[in-house]
Amino acid sequence: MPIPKAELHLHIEGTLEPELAFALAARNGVELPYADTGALREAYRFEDLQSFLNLYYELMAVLRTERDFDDLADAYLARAAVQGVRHAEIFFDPQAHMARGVGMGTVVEGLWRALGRSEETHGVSTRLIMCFLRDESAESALATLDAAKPYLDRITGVGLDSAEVGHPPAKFREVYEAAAALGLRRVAHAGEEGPPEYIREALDVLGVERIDHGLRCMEDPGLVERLVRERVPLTLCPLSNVRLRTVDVLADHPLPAMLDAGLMCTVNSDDPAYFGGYAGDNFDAVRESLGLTPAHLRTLARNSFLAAFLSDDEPRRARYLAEVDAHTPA
Ligand code: HPA
Ligand SMILES: [Zn+2]
Repeated sequence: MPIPKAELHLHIEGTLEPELAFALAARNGVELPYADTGALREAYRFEDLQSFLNLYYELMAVLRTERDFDDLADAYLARAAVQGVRHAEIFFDPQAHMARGVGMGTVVEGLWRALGRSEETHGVSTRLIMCFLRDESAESALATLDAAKPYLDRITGVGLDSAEVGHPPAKFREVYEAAAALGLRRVAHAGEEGPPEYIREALDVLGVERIDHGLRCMEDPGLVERLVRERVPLTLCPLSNVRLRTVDVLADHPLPAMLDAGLMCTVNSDDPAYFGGYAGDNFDAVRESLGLTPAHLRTLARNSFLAAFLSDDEPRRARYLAEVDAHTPA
């Protein structure tokens, strides 16, 4: 049995496996510029974040109906469950769909079909986090928040993703203030490719409760000290960092140093269909390549539940933490 864990950094569009992409393309009459799944997998060689994002946005063309989003999320939840995920906080990118004429309602209701039955079918509890694309304008983010208003009972929080460098968190001050006023939780990608300063800004200007990635905090000892002191959770994605060449090889990943520094690290999959593994695969990879001990893995698993947006259901959080404590490594 894999160790129980929460997944806190997962883009649902990044769970689109080539087989499902081709099946949805056929169902919706969408032509993909790849001969077959093998040719598509060949394209999964990335230089950096942008080269990945180009393919990520291109393949979304196959997602058109509520049923497509249901199928996508259901396939992810099934895979996650097998790898020990008990709770998943799932990002989605509405602007990327609305730009293609697919409405907010189609996306949210479609995802909700799968999320709403996930506990029963997969034993996985879920939350939905709506991300703003930081390479789009602040006005577009505000319009997106407005479009989400009929669906706020299904959305727990907001996040910030897409191309980081040149798009500092402060650009989105207004929309984060509006989101906070609506009672939404706040997270943001920062310090994946962008500088440590973006992490400070996400905390100070956007008021985020977790930092997605946050890897580059290690360049700034004062920032590390603050993140430790304030127990700010970092949602790290080790296999993503290797595939997007933020680190050269997994053996060079700073996760052990980050744990030693006392940072509240979690391990997540980001875009598992593209980066070579789901949450459990990321746990396995860091255990093997970084020599993490069972105690380290237990800390990572406990952190994931402590950092989860479960304050509306503390008994559940307590149950999940007890499952971690009761888990015996294989
Ligand atoms: O890893 C990522 N970083 C930023 N934006 C993203 N959107 C999907 N995946 C990512
Ligand atoms: Zn991400």
